[in-house]
Amino acid sequence: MRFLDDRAYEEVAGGAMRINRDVAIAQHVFILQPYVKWSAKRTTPVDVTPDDQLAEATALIHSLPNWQVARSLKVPLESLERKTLFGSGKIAEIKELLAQLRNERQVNSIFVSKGTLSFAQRQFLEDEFKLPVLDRYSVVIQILRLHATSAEARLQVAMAELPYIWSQAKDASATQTRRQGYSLTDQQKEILRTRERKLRAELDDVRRQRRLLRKKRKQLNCPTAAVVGYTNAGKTSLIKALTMEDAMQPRNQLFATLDVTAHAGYLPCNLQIIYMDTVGFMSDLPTGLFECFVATLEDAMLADIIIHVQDLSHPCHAAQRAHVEATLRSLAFSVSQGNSNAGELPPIINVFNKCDLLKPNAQVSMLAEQTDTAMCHLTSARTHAGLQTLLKDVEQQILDVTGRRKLQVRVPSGGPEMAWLYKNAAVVDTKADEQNAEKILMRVVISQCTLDQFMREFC
Ligand SMILES: Nc1nc2c(ncn2[C@@H]2O[C@H](COP(=O)(O)OP(=O)(O)OP(=O)(O)O)[C@@H](O)[C@H]2O)c(=O)[nH]1
Ligand SMILES: [Mg+2]
Repeated sequence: MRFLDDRAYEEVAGGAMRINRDVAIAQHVFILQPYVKWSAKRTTPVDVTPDDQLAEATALIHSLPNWQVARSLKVPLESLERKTLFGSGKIAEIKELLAQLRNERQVNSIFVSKGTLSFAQRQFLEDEFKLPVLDRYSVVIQILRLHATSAEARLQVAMAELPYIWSQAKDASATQTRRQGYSLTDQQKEILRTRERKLRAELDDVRRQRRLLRKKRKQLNCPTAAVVGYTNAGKTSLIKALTMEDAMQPRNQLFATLDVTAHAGYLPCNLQIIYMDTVGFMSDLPTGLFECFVATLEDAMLADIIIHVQDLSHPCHAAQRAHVEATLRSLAFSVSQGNSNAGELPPIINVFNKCDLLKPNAQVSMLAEQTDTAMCHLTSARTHAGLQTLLKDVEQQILDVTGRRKLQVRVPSGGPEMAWLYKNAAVVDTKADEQNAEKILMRVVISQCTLDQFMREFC
């Protein structure tokens, strides 16, 4: 893994992405939020307003320590593809604002909140504004670099950087590169190729281990629920509330969780369940970025059920939900290719979280809107509202999907049958048998296969 810290690579990457490893340096960012005025050319859903987009851009900047928003501006455009991005009048207006800002306080970079800027767009804007210009890709990469702690997450982030660097270099035409000085030398290209080869080999290794772990989990026969959703919806918080696992750390930052981690909890019937915490989704992420994390979501696709956590207090929660659902469907398809159940998703339980932030009558109308959805729950990971009913639903789904049943069995009190059931099934409760003092009534949750084993052993 030492190859990840490679100075020669950092130079190439820094040139393309305008970022460096030293995120501790304070940044005062001027956010420009371009949006397309006419609906025909819009790529964002109609219920996502430019203000919503700007709020997300601001949240991205605030996810980096020491990064502050010096000023922000929404810029209506006819299209996002123009070579200069903005018209000359707008450029002049922004320059004026920048001059004012420089007088009042610091500003040392510009964040154009668009998936990726072409090489030409970025060069043009940097020449005009005389400041480094970042796009969403480079800001998200910066956050991911900071939040990636496990080996797998670090490898994935490193991998996510490469397509961007290549695309920037490809964008740069021969005349531009001569004039503006950005092109990859053969040596730099070799640095990128070698890094990619090493990353692929390491990631293959990590994924082999992940598959092994998954197999082991399956052998343990413990039911699993994958917790998925948009970034900052409250996935980690919900799992923490359901498992009482103190070590988990929810954070008010985008892309706080970058690893798929497993957390054990208990259902009301005492059956153990594993919750898988996953990487959050975000719309308008350039291709190449999210794909690198898709492999970690494979586990989610193979879980017994999916819990889709949504931030009900977010103005764009409906668009976020549609985005997550569409991505899940396409993921399910790619994961199960070649299988007979191609494209089939595990049952999904919708969780409308952060309901504590809504007024009670707003909650009711929100829920009424969702009547088409069979399984949905209003919850608050903060106040724990709605968690008991959610758990009951999770239990029901798990029992259905995994073919487990609740049964009452009469066994000798203190006998080997009792010990066997405690070891191999989930014991809901026990009570004395009023008709026979030597027997005990046990309510258990058990799969058909375990029940068959029990019968073979004791009947
Ligand atoms: N008011 C309120 N805040 C919540 C609730 N659930 C989570 N939060 C807050 O929302 C923020 C994000 O929570 P996380 O649990 O880290 O969200 P996440 O979905 O895991 O986010 P990523 O890991 O970035 O994908 C934190 O500041 C939480 O304290 C809730 O029910 N009510
Ligand atoms: Mg999280």
